[in-house]
Amino acid sequence: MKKPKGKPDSKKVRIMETEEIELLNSWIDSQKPESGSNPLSFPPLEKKEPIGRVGEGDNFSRYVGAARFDQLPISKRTKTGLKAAGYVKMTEIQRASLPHSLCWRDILGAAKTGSGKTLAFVITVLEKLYRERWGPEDGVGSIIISPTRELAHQLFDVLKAVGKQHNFSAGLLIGGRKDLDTEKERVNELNILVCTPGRLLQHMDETPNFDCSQLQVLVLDEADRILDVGFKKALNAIVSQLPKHRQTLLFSATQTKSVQDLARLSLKDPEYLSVHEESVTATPNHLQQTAMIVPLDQKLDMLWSFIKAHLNSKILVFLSSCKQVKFVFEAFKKLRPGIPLKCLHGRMKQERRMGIYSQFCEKRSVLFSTDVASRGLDFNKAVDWVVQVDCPEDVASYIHRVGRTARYTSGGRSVLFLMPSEMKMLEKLQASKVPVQCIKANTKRLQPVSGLLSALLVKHPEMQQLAQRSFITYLRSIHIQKDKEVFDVMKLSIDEFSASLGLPMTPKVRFLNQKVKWKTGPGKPSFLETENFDKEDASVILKEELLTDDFEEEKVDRDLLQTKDTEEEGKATIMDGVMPATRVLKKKKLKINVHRPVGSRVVFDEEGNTLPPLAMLADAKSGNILLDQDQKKEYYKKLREELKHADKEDKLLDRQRRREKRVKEKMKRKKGDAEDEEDDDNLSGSDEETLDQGRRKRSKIYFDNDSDNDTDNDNGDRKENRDDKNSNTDSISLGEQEALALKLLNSMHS
Ligand SMILES: Nc1ncnc2c1ncn2[C@@H]1O[C@H](COP(=O)(O)OP(=O)(O)OP(=O)(O)O)[C@@H](O)[C@H]1O
Repeated sequence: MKKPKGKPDSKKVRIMETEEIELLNSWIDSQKPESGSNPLSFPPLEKKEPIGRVGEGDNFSRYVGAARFDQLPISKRTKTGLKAAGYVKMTEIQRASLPHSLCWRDILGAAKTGSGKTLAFVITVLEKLYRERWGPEDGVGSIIISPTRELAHQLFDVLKAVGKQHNFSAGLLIGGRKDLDTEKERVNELNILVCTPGRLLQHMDETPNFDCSQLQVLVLDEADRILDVGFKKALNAIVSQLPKHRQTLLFSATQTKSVQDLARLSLKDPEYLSVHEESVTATPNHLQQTAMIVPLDQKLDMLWSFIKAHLNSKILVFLSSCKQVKFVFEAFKKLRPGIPLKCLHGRMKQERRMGIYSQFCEKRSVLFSTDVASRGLDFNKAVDWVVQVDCPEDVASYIHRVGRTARYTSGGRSVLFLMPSEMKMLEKLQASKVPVQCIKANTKRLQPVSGLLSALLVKHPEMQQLAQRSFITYLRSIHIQKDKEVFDVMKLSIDEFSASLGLPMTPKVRFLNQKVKWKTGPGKPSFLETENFDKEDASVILKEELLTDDFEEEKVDRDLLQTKDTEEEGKATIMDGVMPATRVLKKKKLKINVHRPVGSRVVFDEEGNTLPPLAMLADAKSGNILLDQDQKKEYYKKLREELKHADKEDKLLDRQRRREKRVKEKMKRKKGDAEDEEDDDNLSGSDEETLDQGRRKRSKIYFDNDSDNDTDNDNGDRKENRDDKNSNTDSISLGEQEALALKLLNSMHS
């Protein structure tokens, strides 16, 4: 059967491809750069220089120093894809890395944000598989790992565009997608996987026959991020499943130089290509960077004023936690600044996240975000401003955040709000070749928003909770920062901060424990007073509480959750000694002690079991019985009885004492009566009457007192008191009374 006209014969195509591959291999082999050389130091190739085979035999053109993609020894298919996507000239990182990576060397590539690192590895991946004649039946040939879903999506788009002419099957494997089962069915047919670490690991654990044993190229984009502690265990588990014989490409604007990291990945004599190392600045040249001193309680005023002054811009705002993003977004949305507002954070559903990301690519608006948007993202139409309301955790984080603007050849501006206590960050940035200019805020143009927020919180009570949580998570985020030179929670004026969010009262800061007292005074700045404050302790508490929140987030965001402290993950149990193929890490405890009532103190016994409050005190007496409900009841019953007995004993003794006293008085009186009779003749009638009354009165008090006591007693006591009265009326002797009391006591104890 004849093939339809226009479509080349597949056999012919195969032959042409084979010839092309042979030529490419020979070309690369004959012209490959010296290992360790920097292709940028070669003079750029002239436009009109011959490309490929030059004359007869195995003479090929030089490709080290190529300035355009079409001067490279790459396939026609890739060249066509590049041209169609508008890529003609190479950027520096592309010129430096491609000559090495095309001869299958491992690469450690570092270049400023927005400088085109993506193409550097995408081209290598496509060429490797092409030259290896990779087909659908060969399975997974390349894995590209990204730290976030949005970035994975973006990389996938670039791969699709540039690899359009190739026949490879590629898949995007990211968390939060519902079609996991379909993914599982198809993943083994895919040649190129673009994924986040969590989802890849999930497939390695759960997908039957998932096979990466033939892997040719492994790429880590934002490599320093993927290699840091947050992804450590996941990455170790992934790498343990991959063949050692492969090409590995690591790219980032802030590259790792840790030998340990490289050892984990078994890199073989990697080429370290840091193209902007000699550059005067570590950030893009077209980026204008400023910093402003903004006290904590004025941050929202400043942000609000900034937004109102830039209503025609595309602004990316970074805050340090999801809760802050939520609060500021919801509050500002209700206040209608006059520009569309959006928010992006790890707790959002995946579809919404992608929707927001795409919308922000298209329109002028303000996007409030956590660091989920700080790395790699290339928002289609340039971002005009990056505003860092909260200070980034370190210089690398700053570089990635501001790198969302001024990409490739476009310009951009950034502003960093620094609290007076965070000024050290400015020094650190300047020492790391980040040219930030510190400017004074124009307070005259400041539009205070805290009053509006207070009114808003009254009108929308649900906003109060958001504000409170925003307040607390911010303090937590400061408290757990490693760099104590920059971040000091003790220096924050929390009452003012709370008021600036519109809160009527300063929320309790539980995570700081009672060991820390917040202190404010009129005219004085607020500060934290420490009382035996152990920072280590507090940070442990804090970390746990923070993890609690983060793991809620993790449920939604499997990838993000792994960016958090994975030391906890190490505590994961391996059920019955059975471990999934790669799973070094188990799902973390989602909540820490969720049943603990707020503000209660948790006591642990020696084996780590939690005990009810004050149980330790009771436990000293009772052994371990408080842990058993039945034994506990029995124990309390016995205690009640013992107390009842003790009560009776006390009353009897008291009565006994009073009786002795009465008898003494009686004796005294009798003696006195005799003397009185002697004096009677000398007294007036009235006096006699008084004395007689007094005598009667005394005797009355004597009995009334006893009966008064009886009213407080139970029935049994009353009977005893009746006997007692009788005995008194019978005027028994003191000795007899004592004997009687003793008898009663003994009978009670028996
Ligand atoms: N050779 C090129 N010609 C024209 N545009 C390019 C070229 N290479 C990259 N770009 C464009 O430059 C922008 C930044 O590229 P890319 O996202 O690869 O940067 P990056 O170095 O990976 O940045 P980051 O460090 O932030 O991840 C993109 O819009 C991309 O399309």
